[in-house]
Amino acid sequence: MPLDVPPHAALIQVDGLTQDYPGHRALDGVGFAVPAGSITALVGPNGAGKTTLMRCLAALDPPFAGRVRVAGLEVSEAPRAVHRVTGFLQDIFGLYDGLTVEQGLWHAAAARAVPTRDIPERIAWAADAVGLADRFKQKAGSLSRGLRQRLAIAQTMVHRPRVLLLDEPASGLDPESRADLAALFRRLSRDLGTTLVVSSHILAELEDYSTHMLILREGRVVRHAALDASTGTPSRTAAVRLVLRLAAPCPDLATMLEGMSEVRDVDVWADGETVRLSLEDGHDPARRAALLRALVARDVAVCGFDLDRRNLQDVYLDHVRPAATARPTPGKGHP
Ligand SMILES: Nc1ncnc2c1ncn2[C@@H]1O[C@H](COP(=O)(O)OP(=O)(O)OP(=O)(O)O)[C@@H](O)[C@H]1O
Repeated sequence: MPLDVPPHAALIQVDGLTQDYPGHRALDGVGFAVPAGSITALVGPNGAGKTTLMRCLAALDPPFAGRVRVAGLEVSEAPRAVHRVTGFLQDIFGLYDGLTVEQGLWHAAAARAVPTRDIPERIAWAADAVGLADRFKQKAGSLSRGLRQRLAIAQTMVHRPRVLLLDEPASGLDPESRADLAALFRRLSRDLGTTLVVSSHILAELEDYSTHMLILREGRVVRHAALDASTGTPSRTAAVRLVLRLAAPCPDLATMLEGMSEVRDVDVWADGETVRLSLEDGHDPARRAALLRALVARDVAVCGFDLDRRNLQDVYLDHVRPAATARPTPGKGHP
């Protein structure tokens, strides 16, 4: 089976993945494709199936049903080959407390079949990447919680895997280390072309470096989208999302907006004074100015008009909150 996938193809391809625990279906027909070199934020409520999915991607648990391919390898047919091209940081990880940082990294590199002659350079690189170069001779058992986390990350990446799967990698890290970790992920993606899948409940952090988001809920994919590099929210072709504030409700506004060919996905909030919409080619300021002129010409009392700067957390909550409190009905008033 080939190790390489064609350029620009999906490095991870999942189809119809179903995974059961005794008496419980943790993943139910999950399917998605992850582009090479991307950083995917894997998010979802507690128990959504994130860890179960990562274990399947890491070829630790064979799928109950469906297919999982990583770097062109079928996980159920070639798990050991998948282990060589992936690095997996589990949410609860173990370290050999009696080994020094250097020994632990050496062991991890040798276990992942790094040639002996390359190991000194690799472990120096990995230790430096996580800021542990000055602790080479310190035993893992004497490291603080955050430093242990950093060592575990270094061990996960020491063989320079093509795919890095990280389950809650920032837990236990101080703010400076979290920022360093975000920078490291960006470097791995940019300089080495590493494909990363990162699970975390801290959405603001994921927003900092993720190129894609995958939302799981009750074992199913409820959203998988590329993120807009400027806003960190799902991108939609050339349209941008705008938010309008009105000084007074305008009863026919939804109908008026829906009649404009360049406007779609109109949401009017129940107060009648807040409106969200998508404007085709709205990245162009002239397009936005034209829409504002058209509204004012029709006597709509616009007192606020701006890009809708919803963040990753807003998008996430839209998809995981119970339906009754979720998104407004397009074009209709809602509670
Ligand atoms: N070994 C197991 N035996 C039985 N059920 C399990 C087992 N491991 C996980 N589950 C169940 O499968 C579902 C998915 O669990 P999983 O750990 O994948 O969720 P998660 O999204 O990673 O959650 P969290 O955000 O809390 O870490 C949960 O309902 C969980 O209780």
